[in-house]
Amino acid sequence: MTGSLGVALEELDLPSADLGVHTGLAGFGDAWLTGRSEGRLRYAEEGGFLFVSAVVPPSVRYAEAVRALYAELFALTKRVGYPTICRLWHYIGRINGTTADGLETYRDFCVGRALAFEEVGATMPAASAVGSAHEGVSVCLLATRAGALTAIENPLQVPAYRYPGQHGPKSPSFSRATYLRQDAGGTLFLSGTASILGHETAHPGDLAGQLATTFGNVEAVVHERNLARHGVDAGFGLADFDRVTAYVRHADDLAAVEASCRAAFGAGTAVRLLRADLCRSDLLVEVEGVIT
Ligand SMILES: C=C(O[C@@H]1C=C(C(=O)O)C=C[C@H]1O)C(=O)O
Repeated sequence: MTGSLGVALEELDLPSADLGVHTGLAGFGDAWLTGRSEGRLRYAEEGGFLFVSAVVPPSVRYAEAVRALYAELFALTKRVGYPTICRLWHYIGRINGTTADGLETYRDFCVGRALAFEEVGATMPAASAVGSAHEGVSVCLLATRAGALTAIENPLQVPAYRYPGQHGPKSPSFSRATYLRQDAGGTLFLSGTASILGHETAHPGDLAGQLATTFGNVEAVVHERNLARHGVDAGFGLADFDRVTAYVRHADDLAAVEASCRAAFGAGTAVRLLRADLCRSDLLVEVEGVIT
């Protein structure tokens, strides 16, 4: 299924897709073609940023393989001199399926990632984790060598890394956004954001309600007062987004989500829609984006 403004995630040949779309930073497409490989890690450097991708092959369980991959990713970013991880993207086959141990695949993924973060004590970067028609787990990472990174939380939501145990054995390791301050200016990377208030899904089964709550969460994250609470001297609204990607569970909802995103974000915001399953089976839509 092709979204009216983009291609369905399952049609993207990640990670070789247009990486500039994912990072919101132009130029990775060409750099990627001349990128390097180190074992299962493929990476490219462009404009002071490092983009890495790797794939965990299909398995009946993922926790240990994800933990090990993350350990490799942390080691690579330090070794090649890009220690500041700004943003991660995860594309998980059968994300709402179950592992051989009866755990939802997404929750099993979260176990492995959390263990890797516990080992290194790294700042929680912005992230997204959505379903993919490709089996296995694809991970894309954006890191930089310069600048100050601030992890941002949303006053309307419990930090994901503090979700209670009802959402899985280990909570998801990500922040709601990261703000990167560099000499050239600031960049805000917004994590996948959905209709979750506190730690509960709001408006299950109601697309319009989920869209309204999602946009409200995005506004709360990027608002001047929230950024100031995190020591960031900046403030934004929905119209300030350079690009957003909306992940939509049901193909039949693509047109309605496109219309809502066009109404909510600015005329200058590039909107991309992808059909994808989401981290909770009761979520219908989620939005991520970049403000530069
Ligand atoms: C939508 C949510 O989580 C999703 C899962 C994420 C992950 O596990 O990395 C990050 C953002 C979203 O794609 C949420 O918990 O609010």
